[in-house]
Amino acid sequence: MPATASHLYPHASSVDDGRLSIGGCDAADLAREFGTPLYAVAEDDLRARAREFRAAMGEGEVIFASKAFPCTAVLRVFEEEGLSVDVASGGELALATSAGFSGDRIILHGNAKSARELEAAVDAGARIVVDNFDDIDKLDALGKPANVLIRVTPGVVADTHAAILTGHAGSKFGFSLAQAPLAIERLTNAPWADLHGLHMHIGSQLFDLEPWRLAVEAIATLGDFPAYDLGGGLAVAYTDRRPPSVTEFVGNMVASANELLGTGKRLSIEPGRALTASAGVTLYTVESVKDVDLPDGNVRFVAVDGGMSDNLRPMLYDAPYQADLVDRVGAAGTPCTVVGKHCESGDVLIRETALHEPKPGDVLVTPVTGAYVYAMANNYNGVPRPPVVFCKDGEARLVVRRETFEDLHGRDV
Ligand SMILES: Cc1ncc(COP(=O)(O)O)c(C=O)c1O
Ligand SMILES: N[C@@H](CCCC[NH3+])C(=O)O
Repeated sequence: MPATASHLYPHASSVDDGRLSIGGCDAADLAREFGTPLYAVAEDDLRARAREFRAAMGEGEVIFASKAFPCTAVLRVFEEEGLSVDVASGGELALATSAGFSGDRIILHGNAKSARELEAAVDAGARIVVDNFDDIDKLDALGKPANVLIRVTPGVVADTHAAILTGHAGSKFGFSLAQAPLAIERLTNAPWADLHGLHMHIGSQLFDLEPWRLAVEAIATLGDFPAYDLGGGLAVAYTDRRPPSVTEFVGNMVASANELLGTGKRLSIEPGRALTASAGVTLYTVESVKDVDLPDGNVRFVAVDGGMSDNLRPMLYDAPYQADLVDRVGAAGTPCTVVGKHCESGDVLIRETALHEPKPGDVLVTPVTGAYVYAMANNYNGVPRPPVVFCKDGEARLVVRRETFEDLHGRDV
């Protein structure tokens, strides 16, 4: 069986005589120095992706959806690269502010914003994406000048996992096309509101722009606005299925927006996954290898020192991952099931991947874990969350430390 395809690894990575390096840092050395599980990020890939998006958007704004990788070091890189940031809670707002984003480059989302979150965002000078009539009531009560956009649910179904669809009729996000005119009227007449335009986001991990185009057609019926935030969603490759390039995808978005909404608009997009996913890998140590004989064949469980506490995506979305052993990349392997250490049979990171004679002590890598992985990590079974290490030009820099056992009970009173 072939080993993991090289297109899944960061651009700033290499394999020399079967040994993997990330950002010039030998992966086995990273595991030794920082321990495992470990999130290793090729900083150059983050910057390169940010530049690709900015070039493709031209005059338009690129807003990083911080939920994809909400840590200070990642936010600082994107702040330096001239991106704006989308935050979905008071916590993400605080993180963005402390990472150095000025208010005019912050956009607050959310279908259940509290009055406090709204006030903090307004005070910071952030734009507010108004999601529902309760948002309007809360901002009315606050009465402070606010820049707002209206989130519209265009009623289209994108081709992605149901859990990450957001623009269909029946979505919990935004105003329906029927409700939007009343929201527009209320915000146009509210003395505190400066209504810039409309926002839409139809879902995540999108390969195809056709449903998105239908969504733009739908919001175009709501009137003519100076600004449109067209959402994120560009897919990344987790398998052999490859998405369009940033240049192609964003180029098509801009062309469609110009055609359907008119030229001269202030356009924004909100990528998360496509900015960070392929920059990151996770390193694990293999702890046990178990062969189980079943009537329809043998299953080899390769159990690692992490699992659903550091990557929930396989459990939530059946997300497919692949793996390699960091010192035998490219070596022909046999089918293995990679499982975690948690007390759940569903703690399966990879149903089937080919590994070359895995044994305890080996360091195993799963690529494409730079988006929605660190973000959704948890402490199930008392497992401390892994550190994040930036790798660049052969230098490894710890940017988030590993949690300690003390951290696990640090909030207990
Ligand atoms: C409002 C909003 N904007 C942007 C994004 C980023 O999406 P993606 O990471 O797929 O680019 C999301 C997540 O789906 C979102 O909910
Ligand atoms: N957490 C999801 C993406 C959510 C998108 C946010 N609206 C994933 O890992 O695919």
